[in-house]
Amino acid sequence: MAAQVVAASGAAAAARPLGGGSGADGLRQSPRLQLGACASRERWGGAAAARARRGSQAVSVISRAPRTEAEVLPLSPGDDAAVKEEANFQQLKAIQQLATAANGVWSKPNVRRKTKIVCTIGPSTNTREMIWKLAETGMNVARLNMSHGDHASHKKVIDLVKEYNASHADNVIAIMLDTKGPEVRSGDLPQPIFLESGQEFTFTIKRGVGTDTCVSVNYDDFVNDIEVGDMLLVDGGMMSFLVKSKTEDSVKCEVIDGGELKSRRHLNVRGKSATLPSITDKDWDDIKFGVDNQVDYYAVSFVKDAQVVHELKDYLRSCNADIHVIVKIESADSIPNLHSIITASDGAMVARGDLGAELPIEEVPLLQEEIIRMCRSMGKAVIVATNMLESMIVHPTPTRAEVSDIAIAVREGADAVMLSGETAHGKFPLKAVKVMHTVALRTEATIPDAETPADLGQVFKNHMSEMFAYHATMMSNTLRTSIVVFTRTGFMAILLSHYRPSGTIFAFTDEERVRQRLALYQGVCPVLMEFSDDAEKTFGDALSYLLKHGMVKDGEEVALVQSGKQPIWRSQSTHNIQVRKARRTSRGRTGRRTRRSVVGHGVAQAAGAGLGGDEMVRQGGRGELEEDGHCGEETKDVTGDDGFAHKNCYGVLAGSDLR
Ligand SMILES: Nc1ncnc2c1ncn2[C@@H]1O[C@H](COP(=O)(O)OP(=O)(O)OP(=O)(O)O)[C@@H](O)[C@H]1O
Ligand SMILES: CC(=O)C(=O)O
Repeated sequence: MAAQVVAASGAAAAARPLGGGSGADGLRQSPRLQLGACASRERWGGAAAARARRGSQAVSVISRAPRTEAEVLPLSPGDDAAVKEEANFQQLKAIQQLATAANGVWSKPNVRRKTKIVCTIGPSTNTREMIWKLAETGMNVARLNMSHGDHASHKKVIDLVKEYNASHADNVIAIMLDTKGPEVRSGDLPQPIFLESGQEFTFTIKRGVGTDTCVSVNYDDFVNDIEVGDMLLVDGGMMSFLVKSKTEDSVKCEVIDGGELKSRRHLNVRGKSATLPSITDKDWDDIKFGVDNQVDYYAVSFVKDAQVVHELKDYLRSCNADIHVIVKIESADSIPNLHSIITASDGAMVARGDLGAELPIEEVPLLQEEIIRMCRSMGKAVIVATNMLESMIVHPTPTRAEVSDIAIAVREGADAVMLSGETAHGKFPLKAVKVMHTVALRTEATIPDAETPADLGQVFKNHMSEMFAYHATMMSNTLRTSIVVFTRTGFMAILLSHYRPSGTIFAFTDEERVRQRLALYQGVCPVLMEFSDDAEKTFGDALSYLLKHGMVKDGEEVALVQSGKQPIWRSQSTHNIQVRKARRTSRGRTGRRTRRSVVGHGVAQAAGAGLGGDEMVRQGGRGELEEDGHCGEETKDVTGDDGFAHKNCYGVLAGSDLR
């Protein structure tokens, strides 16, 4: 099968055929791929290593997940799950109170996990029963590792996840396809061999060798890229080999750390990236599979520069595929290009396994912090991956260090934390998700609300939607409310997530694709809902939904945001923030409630009623807001300049588009 890839520039702009080799052979550098624009042509050489070292010195550090009934408190009386959840909550609360004298730790508006959980699906979890259980335990994103399995087995998982999503209005799982990338692996062995420290061992590019003293490598340039004195690592450092000499087709090594060598093991050279293109023939084939099956994300392995991201995005545009691109930072060569790579992408994964093999291991936590910081400052999603609960592959309980590792990623502000072998082939996949959920939830409860949300830099100053996301965050943090947002593209919900408000972001969308995608973002609870032409009806329906599902309590206030790139009901491009009280009424609809209202053009204005004007100005403030002095506590219908009646609104900030 052939398809066209539109390359970004230069010679590589020629159409690129897809398909072809898969499996280990997909790694062979075909002449076609060597011409591609996607590959940094750096060798596993000194220059790359030096750049990586420089990059890592410049680096400083930082990081966050799921859903469901399990996170929503309290639920409606009579609901068993709610009763259990309430009991759990009370227990946790009691533990917490015993453990610390600090006040207010549990005083968040919603005891709902914000940091999302990515689960790799493999032999332990690829059944309908296990996908359902993982979803109910806390999985938010299902990861398909294209290094393993075939298209038929991955399609089965995709179909199961979509079936789950279709049958669960109150929970959603995103699908992430992780490319194999230019992995360098040793070849097949008839049986595992045991290598002693100090003995000699040879790697060869000759095919089909697998003896006690020599094994094949699936990468033709292996010998060219490697130098005498290099340290070769197997499985990220489980075994290591010092390169002593090389011939035209073989590399002779001394075993430094011995052990059992099995078939098809991962090989890295410390400090160097392979000269292979980031997207191999097999990857293009898998990417097309992702387009055909409408996955939500690609996690692209071994990205070294931004060019490959542009090339993939051009291809996705050419086939009208709305799939977001997460770059995996795991290659030594990627470090000097971090800024441009992340700028080109929709998010990044700190792929600590290969990162800690290509670079000195002590750089990993520093890079984790730096990558999270960079993604946060640029408004991109960020995932921390690998070894998070490694011991739970075989044990039912984690090490304390693993628990701390999750807590650190959550505190650093990651959107998501990831499980690999723990859920793919581990003995305790559900326990691992539970531990991750509990640790994330507990850690989040101790993170103080930011007095001021992080500034997204220049962007903030230029765009109305950024300004409204900022002020909605300020307002919801101050009033301790959740945020309700309506979005057709996901843009406004993602923007709000980047400001990390302390309350949950309930993101209502009428697009299932958007609902699925938003499952990755920190603090976002996506909900699929038809939008009515009548904005007020839609707002009422949204609040009714939240009340019905126990996501807000009767009488609770929420901050409702109307902004974003494309107006839904915003006449004259007016943006606004309203504070509303969700009320159950005998008609089952949300009722009328006290209101404060203000609308305006050009600059945001605020009505201070009920909050006290000064406070409202301070919340929304930054000196541009004007108090209009409305102080009524009683319900009044007010028509704003966006043309609809703010019947249920209690406070409104509004502004028209400055763009
Ligand atoms: N779809 C799958 N089919 C079969 N096995 C899988 C699948 N996905 C993952 N696994 C198994 O789970 C293990 C851990 O998954 P992970 O995604 O961490 O793989 P990995 O990082 O490529 O690890 P490795 O380098 O050992 O292959 C894999 O090594 C593999 O044994
Ligand atoms: C996730 C992954 O690919 C790594 O940690 O290397």
